[in-house]
Amino acid sequence: MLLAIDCGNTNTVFSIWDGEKFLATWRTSTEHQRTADQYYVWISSLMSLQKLDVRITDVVISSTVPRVVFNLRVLCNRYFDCRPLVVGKPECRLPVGVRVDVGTQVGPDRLVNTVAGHAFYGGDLIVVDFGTATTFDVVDHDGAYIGGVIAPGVNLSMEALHMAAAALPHVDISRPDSVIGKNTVACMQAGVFWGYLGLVNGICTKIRAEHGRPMTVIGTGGLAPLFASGDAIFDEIRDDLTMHGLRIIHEFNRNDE
Ligand SMILES: Nc1ncnc2c1ncn2[C@@H]1O[C@H](COP(=O)(O)OP(=O)(O)OP(=O)(O)O)[C@@H](O)[C@H]1O
Ligand SMILES: CC(C)(CO)[C@@H](O)C(=O)NCCC(=O)O
Ligand SMILES: [K+]
Repeated sequence: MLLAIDCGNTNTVFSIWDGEKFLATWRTSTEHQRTADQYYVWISSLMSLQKLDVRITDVVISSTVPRVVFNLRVLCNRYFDCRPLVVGKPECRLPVGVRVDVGTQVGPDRLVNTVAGHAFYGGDLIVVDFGTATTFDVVDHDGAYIGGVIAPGVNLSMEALHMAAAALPHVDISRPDSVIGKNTVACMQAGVFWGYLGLVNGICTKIRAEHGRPMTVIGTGGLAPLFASGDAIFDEIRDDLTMHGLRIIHEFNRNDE
């Protein structure tokens, strides 16, 4: 059984793949101090709560936080008796090309999204991932990652307003009906929601023009559905894109051995 781990700057998601489907998915905050033993207590109790009596034999990891990989490796060695495949490490091969400036360390989450995007939707894609940052990954006709855009994440932008301005409260993002806010919270929500929708649409339009071929836009990450309700900016929404990318990369490396 394969355990796929996606470590973002805010949250870490664990998912178990049985060869055909994901049996369970669990989320925890990303903390580099967490030890292998702590991870194991957490995951093994969730497995028994869901009566998942399976043996993990393989692990694949994508981490945008390099420091957490150490303890995850210990988790794999100590409790699952395996060496994890870590995306971005030289020993982990990718089924797609990467055409960027020499020396660029592309975020592994973006490579994983590219692989899954290509597997599900072919080529000439824009994958928009709403995580800590909002990333746009441009996938060429042959599936290669050829660059993209990194913008501040939605929750980060909201939090920055609150942190920097004494009179602005902590507000959760939501879709306001009007753009003219009649109170502080409504004004902030309008700024972030409609501002962000403009950002996503504007960037996709510019990418399309620069790429010069028709492109499919795929939305993923926790907030993708919220923005999809604004205007039809996405052709597809897939919240499990990263997890599928991880298991596809794992399959590719296993077949390649
Ligand atoms: N309406 C909403 N308002 C605020 N947050 C939301 C809403 N809907 C979903 N989310 C958030 O989206 C997040 C899930 O997004 P995702 O896993 O893509 O990114 P993340 O965990 O925030 O970032 P990263 O992957 O970079 O760690 C959850 O933390 C959830 O709190
Ligand atoms: C942009 C983030 C933070 C998004 O998770 C991650 O992909 C990352 O740390 N990337 C490294 C820089 C790059 O992708 O070019
Ligand atoms: K993510």
